[in-house]
Amino acid sequence: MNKKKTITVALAIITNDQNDILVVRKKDGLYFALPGGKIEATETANEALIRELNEELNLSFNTTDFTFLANHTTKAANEVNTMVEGHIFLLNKNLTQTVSGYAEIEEVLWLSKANHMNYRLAHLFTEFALPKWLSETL
Ligand SMILES: Nc1nc2c([nH]c(=O)n2[C@H]2C[C@H](O)[C@@H](COP(=O)(O)OP(=O)(O)OP(=O)(O)O)O2)c(=O)[nH]1
Repeated sequence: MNKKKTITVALAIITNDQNDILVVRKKDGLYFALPGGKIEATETANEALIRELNEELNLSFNTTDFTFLANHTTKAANEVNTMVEGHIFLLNKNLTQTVSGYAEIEEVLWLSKANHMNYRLAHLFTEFALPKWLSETL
Protein backbone atom coordinates (compact mmCIF):
# COMPACT_ATOMS: atom_id res chain seq x y z
CA MET A 1 0.00 0.00 0.00
CA ASN A 2 1.16 3.54 -0.69
CA LYS A 3 1.34 5.06 2.80
CA LYS A 4 1.67 8.84 2.86
CA LYS A 5 4.50 10.42 4.80
CA THR A 6 3.57 13.10 7.38
CA ILE A 7 5.79 16.11 8.15
CA THR A 8 5.23 17.79 11.52
CA VAL A 9 5.73 21.53 11.57
CA ALA A 10 5.27 24.48 13.93
CA LEU A 11 3.68 27.51 12.26
CA ALA A 12 2.92 31.10 13.20
CA ILE A 13 0.04 33.39 12.38
CA ILE A 14 1.57 36.85 12.60
CA THR A 15 -0.46 40.00 11.93
CA ASN A 16 0.38 43.70 11.67
CA ASP A 17 -1.61 46.80 12.62
CA GLN A 18 -3.58 46.59 9.35
CA ASN A 19 -4.59 42.99 10.20
CA ASP A 20 -2.52 41.65 7.27
CA ILE A 21 -0.98 38.17 7.71
CA LEU A 22 2.69 37.40 7.15
CA VAL A 23 3.39 34.62 4.63
CA VAL A 24 6.62 33.32 3.13
CA ARG A 25 7.63 31.50 -0.02
CA LYS A 26 10.68 29.25 -0.04
CA LYS A 27 13.20 29.06 -2.91
CA ASP A 28 11.63 26.85 -5.60
CA GLY A 29 8.34 26.83 -3.65
CA LEU A 30 5.11 27.44 -5.55
CA TYR A 31 3.04 28.36 -2.51
CA PHE A 32 3.04 31.11 0.06
CA ALA A 33 2.72 29.57 3.53
CA LEU A 34 2.74 30.46 7.20
CA PRO A 35 6.28 30.96 8.53
CA GLY A 36 7.75 28.11 10.58
CA GLY A 37 9.19 24.68 9.90
CA LYS A 38 9.86 21.15 11.01
CA ILE A 39 9.91 20.24 14.70
CA GLU A 40 13.15 18.47 15.70
CA ALA A 41 13.05 15.45 18.03
CA THR A 42 14.65 17.41 20.87
CA GLU A 43 12.27 20.40 20.92
CA THR A 44 8.67 21.29 21.64
CA ALA A 45 6.52 22.79 18.89
CA ASN A 46 6.76 26.18 20.56
CA GLU A 47 10.58 25.97 20.75
CA ALA A 48 10.78 24.91 17.08
CA LEU A 49 8.67 27.90 16.11
CA ILE A 50 10.96 30.36 17.92
CA ARG A 51 14.04 28.79 16.25
CA GLU A 52 12.50 28.76 12.75
CA LEU A 53 11.29 32.39 12.97
CA ASN A 54 14.79 33.39 13.97
CA GLU A 55 16.42 31.42 11.12
CA GLU A 56 13.91 32.41 8.41
CA LEU A 57 13.04 35.98 9.34
CA ASN A 58 15.67 37.04 11.90
CA LEU A 59 12.86 37.73 14.39
CA SER A 60 13.42 37.09 18.11
CA PHE A 61 10.53 35.88 20.22
CA ASN A 62 9.94 34.13 23.55
CA THR A 63 7.71 31.09 23.84
CA THR A 64 5.24 33.22 25.86
CA ASP A 65 4.74 35.54 22.87
CA PHE A 66 2.55 32.88 21.23
CA THR A 67 -0.79 31.23 22.00
CA PHE A 68 -1.36 27.71 20.70
CA LEU A 69 -4.47 27.59 18.49
CA ALA A 70 -4.81 24.06 17.07
CA ASN A 71 -3.25 21.19 15.16
CA HIS A 72 -4.37 20.91 11.55
CA THR A 73 -3.43 18.10 9.17
CA THR A 74 -3.76 18.39 5.40
CA LYS A 75 -1.98 17.87 2.08
CA ALA A 76 1.58 19.25 2.16
CA ALA A 77 2.51 22.11 -0.11
CA ASN A 78 5.49 21.60 -2.44
CA GLU A 79 5.78 17.85 -1.58
CA VAL A 80 4.42 14.83 -3.45
CA ASN A 81 2.36 12.19 -1.60
CA THR A 82 2.93 13.89 1.74
CA MET A 83 0.73 15.20 4.52
CA VAL A 84 1.63 18.04 6.86
CA GLU A 85 0.59 18.27 10.51
CA GLY A 86 0.79 21.90 11.57
CA HIS A 87 0.96 22.98 15.21
CA ILE A 88 -0.41 26.47 14.74
CA PHE A 89 0.35 29.39 17.05
CA LEU A 90 -0.88 32.99 17.08
CA LEU A 91 1.48 35.86 17.92
CA ASN A 92 -0.09 37.70 20.90
CA LYS A 93 0.67 41.19 19.56
CA ASN A 94 0.80 42.87 16.16
CA LEU A 95 4.23 42.97 14.56
CA THR A 96 5.38 46.53 13.86
CA GLN A 97 8.85 45.98 12.43
CA THR A 98 9.94 45.48 8.81
CA VAL A 99 10.45 41.80 7.93
CA SER A 100 12.95 40.28 5.48
CA GLY A 101 13.59 36.67 4.50
CA TYR A 102 16.82 34.76 5.25
CA ALA A 103 18.16 31.24 4.62
CA GLU A 104 15.81 29.42 2.24
CA ILE A 105 13.14 32.15 2.12
CA GLU A 106 12.72 33.71 -1.33
CA GLU A 107 9.81 36.05 -0.67
CA VAL A 108 8.08 37.56 2.36
CA LEU A 109 4.65 39.11 1.93
CA TRP A 110 1.97 40.79 4.03
CA LEU A 111 -1.23 39.24 2.76
CA SER A 112 -4.21 41.59 2.91
CA LYS A 113 -7.92 40.94 2.64
CA ALA A 114 -7.79 42.88 -0.64
CA ASN A 115 -4.89 40.97 -2.24
CA HIS A 116 -4.98 37.39 -0.88
CA MET A 117 -6.84 36.01 -3.91
CA ASN A 118 -3.90 36.95 -6.15
CA TYR A 119 -1.50 34.45 -4.54
CA ARG A 120 -1.15 30.69 -4.49
CA LEU A 121 -1.47 29.74 -0.82
CA ALA A 122 -0.53 26.50 0.98
CA HIS A 123 -3.48 24.19 1.74
CA LEU A 124 -2.99 24.59 5.47
CA PHE A 125 -3.34 28.34 5.09
CA THR A 126 -6.50 28.22 3.00
CA GLU A 127 -8.14 25.55 5.17
CA PHE A 128 -7.21 26.79 8.62
CA ALA A 129 -6.03 30.41 8.73
CA LEU A 130 -7.95 32.01 5.85
CA PRO A 131 -11.53 31.32 7.05
CA LYS A 132 -10.73 32.47 10.60
CA TRP A 133 -8.98 35.60 9.35
CA LEU A 134 -11.78 36.52 6.90
CA SER A 135 -14.49 35.97 9.53
CA GLU A 136 -12.41 37.84 12.13
CA THR A 137 -12.34 34.90 14.54
CA LEU A 138 -8.56 34.62 14.84
N1 LIG B 1 6.39 26.65 6.82
C1 LIG B 1 5.38 25.97 6.28
N2 LIG B 1 5.59 24.76 5.74
C2 LIG B 1 4.52 24.14 5.23
C3 LIG B 1 3.22 24.68 5.26
N3 LIG B 1 2.37 23.80 4.64
C4 LIG B 1 3.13 22.77 4.25
O1 LIG B 1 2.75 21.79 3.63
N4 LIG B 1 4.43 22.95 4.61
C5 LIG B 1 5.49 21.99 4.33
C6 LIG B 1 6.50 22.49 3.35
C7 LIG B 1 7.75 21.72 3.77
O2 LIG B 1 7.72 20.45 3.17
C8 LIG B 1 7.55 21.54 5.26
C9 LIG B 1 8.33 22.52 6.08
O3 LIG B 1 9.65 22.28 5.86
P1 LIG B 1 10.73 23.40 6.01
O4 LIG B 1 11.72 23.21 4.94
O5 LIG B 1 10.08 24.74 6.17
O6 LIG B 1 11.28 23.06 7.42
P2 LIG B 1 12.74 23.07 7.85
O7 LIG B 1 13.33 24.41 7.51
O8 LIG B 1 12.74 22.64 9.27
O9 LIG B 1 13.27 21.90 6.93
P3 LIG B 1 14.64 21.46 6.35
O10 LIG B 1 14.53 21.83 4.91
O11 LIG B 1 15.69 22.20 7.09
O12 LIG B 1 14.62 19.99 6.57
O13 LIG B 1 6.17 21.72 5.52
C10 LIG B 1 3.02 25.95 5.84
O14 LIG B 1 1.91 26.52 5.90
N5 LIG B 1 4.13 26.56 6.33
